[in-house]
Amino acid sequence: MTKHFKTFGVIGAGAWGTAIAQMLAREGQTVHLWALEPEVADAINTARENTLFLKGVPLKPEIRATNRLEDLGTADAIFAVAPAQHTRVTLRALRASLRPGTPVVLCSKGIELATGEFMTQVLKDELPEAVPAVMSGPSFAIDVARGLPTAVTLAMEDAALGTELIQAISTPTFRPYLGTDLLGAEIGGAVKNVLAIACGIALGKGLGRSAHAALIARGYAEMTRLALALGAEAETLTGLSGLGDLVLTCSSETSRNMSLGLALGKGEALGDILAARNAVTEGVATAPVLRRLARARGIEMPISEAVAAVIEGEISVDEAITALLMRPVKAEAVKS
Ligand SMILES: NC(=O)c1ccc[n+]([C@@H]2O[C@H](COP(=O)([O-])OP(=O)(O)OC[C@H]3O[C@@H](n4cnc5c(N)ncnc54)[C@H](O)[C@@H]3O)[C@@H](O)[C@H]2O)c1
Ligand SMILES: O=P(O)(O)OC[C@H](O)CO
Repeated sequence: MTKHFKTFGVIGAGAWGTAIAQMLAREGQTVHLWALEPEVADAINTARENTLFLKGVPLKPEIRATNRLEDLGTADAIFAVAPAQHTRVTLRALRASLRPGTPVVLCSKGIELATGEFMTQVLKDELPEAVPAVMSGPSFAIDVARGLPTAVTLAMEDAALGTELIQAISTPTFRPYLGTDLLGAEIGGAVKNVLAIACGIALGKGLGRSAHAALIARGYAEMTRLALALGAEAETLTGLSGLGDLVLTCSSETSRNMSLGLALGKGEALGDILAARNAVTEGVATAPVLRRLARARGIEMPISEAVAAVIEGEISVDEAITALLMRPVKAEAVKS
C-alpha cells in the first residue's frame, strides 16, 4: 500500500533539525518542529527565525514549532535530530502518542555514552514499533537551510517504503540516496566526528596538509575496520555517509568537531572551547565510548584512541601526536 507522507515531525530545533524542517516544508505539507527551549519555539512561530541556533534564515510558514513532543505523535514520519546523548529521552516521550509503523529517521551522529549504543538500538529500546531509518551524509545545516545542493544517504530496510519517503522529501537541491545498511550509515556519521577532531588538532598544530590527508586516509581505514567488525557493509563506508561526510567534516572549519580540534591544536583548553560555544560537538562524547567499543572488540583504532585520550585529559596534544608518529610502520592494508 502506498504511504502518503503529508505531515512530518522533527525532534530538535537545533541548527540541523531546523534545516531539516525547512527542507521538508513545502506547499500542502505540515512540519511540527519540537524545540526544547520555549523561546526558540516562540521565535520560530512569531518572527519565523531560529534566533538561537540558525540565525539569519527566514523560515517557511509550514513549520509549526512546539514545546510539546506529543504534538508530533500523528505525523506520517518523524525525523529525530536531538543530540545523540538526548535522543533516548525524546524518543521515550513519544511512546504514548506515536502510531505503530511510523518511520523514525535518525539524523543525529553519535553513540550513547552511558550504554555504548548507536541510535538505531536506542530507537529499538524506546519505540520498538517504529520503522527505523538513518539519514546521514555530508551536510552542513546552513547549506541545507539556504537550499545549496546536498546529497545524503537515507537507509531503511524496507526499500519500497524508503523510496516513497525519499520521493516525498527530496528536492532538486536535497538529494537523499537510498540505502538499506542502517548500521553502516550511522557508524560513518559517528566516527567521522572523532576523526575530524584529530584533523583539526593536526592543522592547529601546524603539521601541514600531508599529515592532514594521511589522517583522513588512515581514519577511513579504522572507521571501515570497525564497521566491518560490527556487521556493516563496505559499500556504505565508501558512500556519502562514510567517506563523503568524513571528507567534508575533516576539511572545513564550519564543522564544530574540526574547529574544536583546531582550537585544541592551537593550545586552547577543552573546557574553555566548549564553554564558548552554543552548539553540540558530538565527537567529544563519542570519542571515549568509541574507544571503549573498539577495545572491547579488539579493533585497532589508533587515531580515535588518541582523540579519546586527549578529550579525557589523559595525555596532552603533543603526547598524542608523538604516540601516533611512534607507532611501528606496517603494511597499509592490515585489517586489525
Ligand atoms: N549542524 C549540522 O550541520 C548538522 C548536520 C548533520 C547532522 N547534525 C547532527 O544533528 C544533531 C543535532 O545537532 P544540531 O547541530 O542541530 O544542534 P545545535 O548544536 O544546533 O543545537 C543543540 C541542540 O541540542 C538541544 N538540546 C540541548 N540540551 C538538550 C536536552 N537536554 N534534551 C534535548 N535536546 C537538548 C537543543 O535544544 C538544540 O536543539 C547532532 O547529532 C549533530 O551531529 C548536525
Ligand atoms: O559541525 P559538525 O562537525 O557537527 O558536522 C556537521 C555535519 O555532521 C557535517 O556533515
